[in-house]
Amino acid sequence: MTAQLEYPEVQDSNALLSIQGLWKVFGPKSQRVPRRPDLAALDRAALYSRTGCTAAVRDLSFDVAPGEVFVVMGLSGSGKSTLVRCLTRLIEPTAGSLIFEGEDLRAADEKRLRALRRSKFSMVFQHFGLLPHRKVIDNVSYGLEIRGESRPDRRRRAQEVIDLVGLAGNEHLYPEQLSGGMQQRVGLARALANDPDVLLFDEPFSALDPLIRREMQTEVVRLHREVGKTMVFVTHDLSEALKLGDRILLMRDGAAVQLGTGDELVGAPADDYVREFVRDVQRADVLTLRWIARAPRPDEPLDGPELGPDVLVREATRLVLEADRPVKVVSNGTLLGVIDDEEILAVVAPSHKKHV
Ligand SMILES: Nc1ncnc2c1ncn2[C@@H]1O[C@H](COP(=O)(O)OP(=O)(O)OP(=O)(O)O)[C@@H](O)[C@H]1O
Repeated sequence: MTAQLEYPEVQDSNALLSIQGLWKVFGPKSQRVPRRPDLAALDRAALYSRTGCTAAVRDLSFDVAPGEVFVVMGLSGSGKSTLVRCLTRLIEPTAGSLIFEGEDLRAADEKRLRALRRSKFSMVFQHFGLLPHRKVIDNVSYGLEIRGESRPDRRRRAQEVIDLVGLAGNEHLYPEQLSGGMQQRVGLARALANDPDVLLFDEPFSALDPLIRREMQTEVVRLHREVGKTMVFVTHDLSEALKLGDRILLMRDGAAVQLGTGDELVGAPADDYVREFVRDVQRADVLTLRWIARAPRPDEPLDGPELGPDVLVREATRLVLEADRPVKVVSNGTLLGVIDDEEILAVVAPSHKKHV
């Protein structure tokens, strides 16, 4: 048997979507930028002044697992929209590979790409993109019409997804008769109607009021639970990213700064940029006990209550503060560590820490 070498860069073969070394460079002779290490190494301003080019996506590699909600987050101009459009080649990547369900998307011709975009991917946009002269039900079934499905089939499917997104009773209204939140529900229903493998969201809730926005986020969490679709979700809003994302890719100037779960970004920021980004997060709502458990001291009693490592600090606070012994963090019968008032207060009330 050949020895198996472990390459940390080797990506998961079960990935639904696998991206390797992806670049999108805008500007003259853009192709040379990824190829030439001297140019590829330049920062944004230097690259622009030397070549007139902007690298909107810079050497990104990541996998998206089936059923995952993969969030792409970053400030305005960090390359999120360009990245999500490169995934289906709505924007043509400059370099790198895109493998979807084992198929090399960069080798696909225009016809195949159109078929894939129609059947495998659906996109939800910030400005809804609804057809103003079509009723809700006809907007939702539009993609099915293009696919050539029969009228009764289209109606049946459209009604199913209209019910699913909470739009029942509004089928015969026109988009302008709906609030922004309701219009985006139509956008969601339209995306779901095609029964795609991947839903791509480009800042879908940015134009909505904060309350409606939160409601729509909850709606996406519910839909994901019910339909289990893979989602790639672009946002510049950290709380949205933390609420929705199984994993979050934080981008800056086209490059990846950190890829991880929300609690990894908050608990172990890769650098000062990430630390600053997550600074105002309510840590107790994001961090789990595994992040704050410590080794027991030699004389400490180990007969306190037990909690699992994935319990949120917020949920554990009362129990820990009320217990007269350290709470044990236990996974599958193994003691991972203990937590006392001090660890809890360091997260929920950092300014009180010194008084404990
Ligand atoms: N067609 C284009 N030609 C030249 N530069 C472009 C083009 N499209 C995008 N860019 C540049 O690429 C960078 C990334 O843009 P992109 O729109 O992907 O960022 P973003 O993170 O989605 O920002 P926003 O949240 O504001 O939409 C920006 O500097 C932008 O100016």
